This record gives sequence, structure tokens and C-alpha cells, in this order.
Amino acid sequence: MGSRPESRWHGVLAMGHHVPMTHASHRAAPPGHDGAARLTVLAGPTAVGKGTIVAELRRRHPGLFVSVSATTRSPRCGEIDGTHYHFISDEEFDALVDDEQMLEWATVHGCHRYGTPRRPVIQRLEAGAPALLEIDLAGARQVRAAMPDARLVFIAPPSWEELVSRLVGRGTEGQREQERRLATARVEMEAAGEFDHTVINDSVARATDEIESLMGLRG
Ligand SMILES: Nc1ncnc2c1ncn2[C@@H]1O[C@H](COP(=O)(O)OP(=O)(O)OP(=O)(O)O)[C@@H](O)[C@H]1O
Ligand SMILES: Nc1nc2c(ncn2[C@@H]2O[C@H](COP(=O)(O)O)[C@@H](O)[C@H]2O)c(=O)[nH]1
Repeated sequence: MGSRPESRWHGVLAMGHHVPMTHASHRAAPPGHDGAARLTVLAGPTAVGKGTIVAELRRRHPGLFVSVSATTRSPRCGEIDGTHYHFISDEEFDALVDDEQMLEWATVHGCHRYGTPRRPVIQRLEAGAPALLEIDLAGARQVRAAMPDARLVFIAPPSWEELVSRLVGRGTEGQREQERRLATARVEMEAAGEFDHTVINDSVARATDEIESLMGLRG
């Protein structure tokens, strides 16, 4: 433990004591609460537009808490450490998992690890405010198991062809990585029925309206 590379995480994770992984500690909405302060999880295949929708939600609701995931992948051009992700090493990721600091985590597209730092999410929910995660299917399943009250929303493309077009058009992955992501996407599409809601991202504005309504954020 003594040599664990935890120092970079002090600002993000070091508030308060460790929160044990029990259902009771994850039941965020107090009795009688209207449910607006629930955890909402957005998942769906690569390039369906999850990040775009989250950006639009943030634009509309600057105070909305959106978890910043940790990942072992490298930053893309323009991505800022601590804003888009916490970009960490494999050793740092191991340390966080060992310390049960991750609410959920997964190896995504058979390649890099991604995880949700537990404490900021729990603190936000315990303060009675909503929280949003944008994670993969395996992570959504873990959240479902740990926090049965969470609202799971599957973001679906209007068609498979449109999904491919968005992935290719984004231009952030080479062909091999695109193929890997599309293989994962086929599996993820089969799992839509496990979610509480499905929102088709045919238009960013319309899909965001729908998620706003689900989260109780619309005036
Ligand atoms: N409704 C939409 N119509 C057309 N293009 C869209 C729409 N929503 C998002 N896009 C575009 O699709 C591409 C992928 O979007 P985005 O990066 O938000 O996907 P993602 O689901 O977060 O992907 P990943 O899971 O791979 O990180 C982007 O170029 C984005 O501008
Ligand atoms: N299980 C988790 N999955 C996550 C998390 N943060 C992001 N993701 C998912 O990873 C893929 C790829 O993301 P990219 O930024 O490399 O394109 C995407 O589907 C995200 O939803 C997380 O904390 N846990």
C-alpha cells in the first residue's frame, strides 16, 4: 500500500472516509424523495452520441454532476486530464480497484480499463442531488447490482448504418479499433432490453429533451 500512486487522486477521492460497498450506503434518495436525486446511467454502443448528449445536458444544466471516469487509455487530441477523464496508469487503476474506490469498472472493447470513482458520486447523491454516469454495458450491469434504485437509460442509434457512419465520421479511431468497437456494439445492442428506458438518438436536441424528462430536470 505504501508505494501506491495515490497522490494524484487526493483532490478527487480523498474527501471523507471510505464508503463501504453496501446497498444501504448506495441508497441515495431519502425516503419520500421524488426521485430526482437518483443516479442515472447512460449506456449504449460506441459513437451513438452519449458524450454529445451529456455535453448538451451540461450546457443546459451547468450544475449537473457528471462523473469523471478514470481510464488507462491515452488522451485523444483536445481531451483534458480531470475534465474528460482522469488518465491514469495501470498501476494507479489497480490501486483504486484494490482500495474499493471504484463504484464500477470494466475493460471496454477488450482493450483499456475505465471506471467510476465511487466517492464523488455517493457524496453527490447523499447531498440529495442527481448524478449522471456515462459508462459501458458491463459497468451499467454492475451499477444495477450495487444500486437497484439507479435509472438505466440505453441510448440507441436510429439504425446500424447511422452508427457506423458516426463512428467513421468521428475519425478518432483507426480501422482496427473501429472494427473492435463495432463488434462490442453488436453485443451491446442486444442488451437494450435490460435497461429501464431506451432513447433513440435521432436528434441530439430531442434525445436530450427525453433524458431531461426522465431525470426530472425539465421545468
Ligand atoms: N443525433 C446525432 N446526429 C448526428 N450525429 C451525431 C448525433 N449525436 C452524435 N453525433 C455524432 O456522432 C459522433 C459520435 O458521438 P459521441 O462521441 O458523442 O459518441 P459516444 O457514444 O460518446 O461514443 P464512445 O462511446 O465511442 O465514446 C460524433 O461525431 C457526434 O458529433
Ligand atoms: N464501465 C465504464 N465504462 C466507461 C466509463 N467511462 C467511459 N466508459 C465507456 O468507455 C467507452 C469508450 O469510451 P471512449 O472515451 O474511449 O470512446 C464508452 O462506451 C464509454 O461509455 C466508466 O467509468 N466505466
